[in-house]
Amino acid sequence: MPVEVHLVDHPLVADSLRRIRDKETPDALFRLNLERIGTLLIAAATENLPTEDVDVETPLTTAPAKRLSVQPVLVPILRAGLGFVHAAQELMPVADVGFVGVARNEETFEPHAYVNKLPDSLAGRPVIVLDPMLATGGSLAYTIQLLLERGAPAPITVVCALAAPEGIQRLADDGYDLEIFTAAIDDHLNDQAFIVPGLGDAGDRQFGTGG
Ligand SMILES: O=P(O)(O)OC[C@H]1O[C@H](OP(=O)(O)OP(=O)(O)O)[C@H](O)[C@@H]1O
Ligand SMILES: O=c1cc[nH]c(=O)[nH]1
Ligand SMILES: [Mg+2]
Repeated sequence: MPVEVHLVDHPLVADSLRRIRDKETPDALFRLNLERIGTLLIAAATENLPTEDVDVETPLTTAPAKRLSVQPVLVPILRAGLGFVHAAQELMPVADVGFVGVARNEETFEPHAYVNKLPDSLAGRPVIVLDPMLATGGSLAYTIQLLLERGAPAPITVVCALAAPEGIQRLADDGYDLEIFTAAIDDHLNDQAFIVPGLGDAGDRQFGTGG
């Protein structure tokens, strides 16, 4: 059961990544550039969604066309994952959105769950998890477990802006079947389990420190 990591190497992703890493970037610009990264990563992550052939009437004639033959489920991990929701809904207006709220304990780094609002069954639905930061992998592993309990088909797609090698390794060791799309694999986690070089706290930089 592999974890496959797709590093999305695109000049516009790289340019926005510079913006969100920069500690001088104000919150509004941070949100804008995070969303831009989301759009480009989600486009890459949905390249293989299934379609069916249909005909469409143009003003001139009938043309062969395609339509999405599945209804994806988007799962942002609160809070930081909210930063990718608008981008994902713009690209997939038919998608449903389920919510998982997880906050890391600042001392143990273990995930503390406070929201679980998912469709009862995810069987047959492509599931795309949205969370800008994959650090220890604890929050994602907790979320994946909830999704598997509801029958999410493998592989589950994950979209993040930054991933730490430690988190990727942990998810692989846990045996999950994941396709992770990320703008960067950073160097390491520091002793506070923050990604280095990273961008700081993605939730705080979008929403302030009230979370
Ligand atoms: O891989 P992990 O070690 O679990 O860390 C990653 C998690 O940490 C951040 O959330 P945080 O707990 O800061 O909550 P927030 O989004 O509300 O700020 C981030 O958005 C991830 O969900
Ligand atoms: O570097 C990190 C690690 C976890 N969560 C964040 O927001 N940033
Ligand atoms: Mg946070």
